[in-house]
Amino acid sequence: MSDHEEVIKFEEEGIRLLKESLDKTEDYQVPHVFVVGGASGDLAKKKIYPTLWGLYKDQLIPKQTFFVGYARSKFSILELREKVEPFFKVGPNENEVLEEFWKMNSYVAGSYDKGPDFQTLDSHIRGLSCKAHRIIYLALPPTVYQSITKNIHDYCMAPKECWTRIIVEKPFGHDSQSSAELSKHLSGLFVENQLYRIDHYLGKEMVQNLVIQRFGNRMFAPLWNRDNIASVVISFKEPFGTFGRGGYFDTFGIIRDVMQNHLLQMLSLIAMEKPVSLNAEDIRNEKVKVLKCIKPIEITEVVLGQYMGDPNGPNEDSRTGYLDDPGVSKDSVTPTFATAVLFVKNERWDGVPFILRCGKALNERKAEVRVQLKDVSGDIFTRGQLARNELVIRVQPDEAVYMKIMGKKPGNSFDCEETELDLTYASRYAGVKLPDAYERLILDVFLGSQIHFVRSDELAEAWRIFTPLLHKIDKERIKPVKYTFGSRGPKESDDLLKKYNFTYTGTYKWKNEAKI
Ligand SMILES: NC(=O)C1=CN([C@@H]2O[C@H](COP(=O)(O)OP(=O)(O)OC[C@H]3O[C@@H](n4cnc5c(N)ncnc54)[C@H](OP(=O)(O)O)[C@@H]3O)[C@@H](O)[C@H]2O)C=CC1
Ligand SMILES: O=C1O[C@H](COP(=O)(O)O)[C@@H](O)[C@H](O)[C@H]1O
Repeated sequence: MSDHEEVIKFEEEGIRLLKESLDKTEDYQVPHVFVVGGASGDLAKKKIYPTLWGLYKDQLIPKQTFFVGYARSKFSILELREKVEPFFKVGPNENEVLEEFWKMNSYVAGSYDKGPDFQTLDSHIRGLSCKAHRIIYLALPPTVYQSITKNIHDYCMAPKECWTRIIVEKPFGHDSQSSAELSKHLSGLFVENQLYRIDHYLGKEMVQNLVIQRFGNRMFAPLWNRDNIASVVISFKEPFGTFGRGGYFDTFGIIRDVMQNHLLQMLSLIAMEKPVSLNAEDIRNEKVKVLKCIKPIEITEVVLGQYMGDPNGPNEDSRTGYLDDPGVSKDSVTPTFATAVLFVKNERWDGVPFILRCGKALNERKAEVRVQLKDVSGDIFTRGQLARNELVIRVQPDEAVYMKIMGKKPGNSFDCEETELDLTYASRYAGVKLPDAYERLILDVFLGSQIHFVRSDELAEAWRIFTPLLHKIDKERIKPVKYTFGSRGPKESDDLLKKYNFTYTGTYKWKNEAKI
């Protein structure tokens, strides 16, 4: 059997075992209805429908799952299909199952704020199955959350013997107050275990791996503290700007878009104490605890940036600055880049800077966690030969965990050399398909697992840390530093990293296996 065939067999076996256990789940014997609120929109088209198709064809959701699109625009199911199917991955032998999938789909047009429209939706659902569990995905702008959730609660809940789960997309408010208002509204309608607040970074393979790496290995635990760790840098970089989304982005900025949620979620998984168990509440309790130890961020510990077009850029996008976007006002001070330093004031982490860095229109696509260890004490080698150890967890692209270490330069000399212990997923797990984040998270909702969803108190803590800073930026219209499209971002960000104990030597060279 070739390596490739073996991988496929391994994967098929994995899916078979998962399916077997799902088939035995009591809930899976009951019909389900999955409502896509905002079915006509971009998220539904690019993420939700393709995910539902993926789960359906892999038979990971109950056989009797009906999919109902709901939005204001009038669509026939054929029109919806034409719109969303180009985003599906359909294998050569999957046409029959694709037809079956579409037979399970229907569409209802209606408003988000009128009760009778939800009565119509409810009778449509009852027509499909009068005793079905219901999952309702709000792939909608936050402006309609309050009205749609009220109408769902009043007119569209599953019958008593079945459950209803609501999936809410970010943004969950834009500061502490608005988020608290939304939480209060939702908690007046639903109990916490009906609410699934999605942060799709929690569905990524390497983010989920953090808990296993930290608590499933003896070797990291003794190092994981202020005695050994100099700084932790959590980065998110995108090589494209906001063009086309400028109008939306301008009201949020990069801190609300990425840092307050995705990066802070990663921070809490890196910094939290060991949970009592893998139970969702135990994990979320630890995440909340660690967030409670973080003081609101000071503006002096922040660098803000905004990209400008590169006149010599290779394409139009890169020649277009943020302020050239027609959706963005010409004097906008919205940051498209930010670096912020946070401190977790507890026994484990006191004094260790956690540096969150994120930006659009940069030189590469990358999300990673970089744990830099302190210098070796009592250095016996030639001064300056030793570089700091680093543990890098690369979330995307090309998932990897690597540890930068010092080793003997092979040969007759006794020189030190920077090298690595390298777990590259593409070679260790060659050919293994890593499920998309949405696929894992939506499957979790079917299974009722809230481990990878954000609890309301976690959200309140996240906003507490960022709100004073965001208000100051908004009120004082703090000017971001300009940086060029396709660069690494403002130099001031590197200066901040240096100030907060991240040492960059530029001496590490990775010998890519493929090139040897
Ligand atoms: N398994 C794998 O796939 C492995 C891949 N590699 C690859 O090797 C390459 C080098 O490895 P890497 O770990 O990045 O090591 P480097 O030492 O080259 O970079 C370390 C960090 O320094 C940042 N940096 C770069 N320039 C500066 C600067 N002037 N001041 C401050 N910080 C700076 C980089 O990020 P930024 O530019 O974002 O600021 C990066 O976060 C990478 O492309 C990596 O992906 C390495 C090992 C294993
Ligand atoms: O939530 C968001 O995330 C995306 C990046 O997601 P990724 O899975 O592609 O890394 C980002 O582009 C977007 O601005 C933000 O709202």
